[in-house]
Amino acid sequence: MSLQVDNLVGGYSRIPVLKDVSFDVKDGELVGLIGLNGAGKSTTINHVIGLLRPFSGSIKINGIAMQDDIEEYKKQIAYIPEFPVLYKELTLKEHIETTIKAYDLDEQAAWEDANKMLKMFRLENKLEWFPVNFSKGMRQKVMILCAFITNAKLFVIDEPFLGLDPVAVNDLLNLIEEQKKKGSSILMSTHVLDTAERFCDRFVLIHNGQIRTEGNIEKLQDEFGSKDSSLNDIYLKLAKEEANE
Ligand SMILES: Nc1ncnc2c1ncn2[C@@H]1O[C@H](COP(=O)(O)OP(=O)(O)OP(=O)(O)O)[C@@H](O)[C@H]1O
Repeated sequence: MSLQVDNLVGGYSRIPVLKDVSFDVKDGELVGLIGLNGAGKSTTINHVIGLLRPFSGSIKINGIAMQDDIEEYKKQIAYIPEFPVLYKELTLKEHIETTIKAYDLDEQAAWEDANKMLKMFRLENKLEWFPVNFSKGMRQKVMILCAFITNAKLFVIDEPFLGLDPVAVNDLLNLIEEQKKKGSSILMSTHVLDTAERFCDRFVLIHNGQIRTEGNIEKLQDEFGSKDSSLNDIYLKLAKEEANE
């Protein structure tokens, strides 16, 4: 079991945003974290990556909680934020070197992976460039590359599809697929429901800081729609029901 979240109560101040949130992401699984604006997706992610401390409940990655061993816990995670955060004084090459050091990676193997991705993302001639010279999509690609050279067990990806061109989206989905085959787990939040429906193994639907439901598309269709309902149909139906309550 890769990621196990149990009865998580948490948020930013004393009033909890997340109220008793429990879900898991198994080995080799891509789970979509889906919810309206303000539902609690980023807050959940901030707890999983260790930026926020739970008020109560627990978060474990392969049985290790952050309070057991913070370094070991964090090494198991590669995080790709919605808005890329790069070091403005470091070149692309130095970003890769920093990741290799931080995750204690085998240099040769990591550079082999990096070179493949540099070529795929058409960044191979830009190793000496600084972030200021990159477009938003290029910055996102640097973050994706740095995440996917690690040997993380859990990839946490916050809304990856909005700034990437269709070729890059396809490349990212291929990288995710490769990691799944290696047994890594991926938790991904997104509003792009048609892509999520095609690629996620399972969905966790969050609403007002609580898990509304979880399951694969067949389970959600059984519970909330018909066998032809798309994830988008199901989501809109649930959102309308909540609004009428
Ligand atoms: N830094 C913060 N301090 C206090 N409250 C916050 C902070 N960030 C988010 N919140 C609150 O937490 C709740 C959940 O927000 P969160 O960012 O987790 O939503 P989200 O599902 O990621 O939304 P979106 O789809 O808009 O990104 C909201 O009510 C929001 O106002």
